[in-house]
Amino acid sequence: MHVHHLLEKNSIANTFISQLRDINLQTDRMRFRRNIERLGEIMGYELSKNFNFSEKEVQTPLGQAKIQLPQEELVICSILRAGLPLHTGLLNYFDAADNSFISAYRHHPNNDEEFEILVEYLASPSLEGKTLILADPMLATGRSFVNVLKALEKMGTPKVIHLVSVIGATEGIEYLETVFPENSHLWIATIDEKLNERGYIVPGLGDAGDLCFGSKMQH
Ligand SMILES: O=P(O)(O)OC[C@H]1O[C@H](OP(=O)(O)OP(=O)(O)O)[C@H](O)[C@@H]1O
Ligand SMILES: O=c1cc[nH]c(=O)[nH]1
Ligand SMILES: [Mg+2]
Repeated sequence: MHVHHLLEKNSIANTFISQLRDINLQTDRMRFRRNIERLGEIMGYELSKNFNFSEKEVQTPLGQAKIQLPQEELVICSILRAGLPLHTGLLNYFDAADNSFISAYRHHPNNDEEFEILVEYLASPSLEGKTLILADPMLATGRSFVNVLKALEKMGTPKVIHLVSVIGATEGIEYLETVFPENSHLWIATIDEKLNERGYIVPGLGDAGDLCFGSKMQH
């Protein structure tokens, strides 16, 4: 897996990450969602540099212009809930992409610390030979991405997978490297060192799904 770390180079993306993390700003839900969306746009732009391109001609009012255009058959798959604003950001640039939606959530049957990841909902076109973009803003243990990969197997084998995430923990990234095909790419805005005993990224930003959409009842 090739890891592309966006904040390795300073840019305006730092401002968006800072606002996502800031306890005094992240309560503004619209700004929180929009910052994730903006990072989806930036990472979509960055990952598009890896596409295959072929030359086309465009008729202008004054003549013909040659231009290299992307050849990829794209499917954007986001992991519900928190993947939704990232999905919107990617779709803002890849407007003709096909789309998949899959759910994955942490279920705590016994106590706060132990959890299983439940995948219950999947709506997807065939992924056979496609360029698959898997989007989820938080990469903590990596178990959601891995369970989703398994659930998607029945939809066909993608040509290449681009994982897009905002904050990743080192441990989760190392786990993904053992499971995802070698030619996969991870586009991650920033990387944190630690997970706490509840599997939350530290310093992270808290619960991205709740910050986007409000808290949910355990059931
Ligand atoms: O790498 P992992 O350890 O699997 O953790 C990351 C996952 O946890 C969160 O989802 P959550 O279960 O909170 O669902 P939500 O999006 O509905 O809030 C987050 O949005 C990721 O999907
Ligand atoms: O830190 C974390 C870990 C999982 N899910 C989140 O939203 N945040
Ligand atoms: Mg959550």
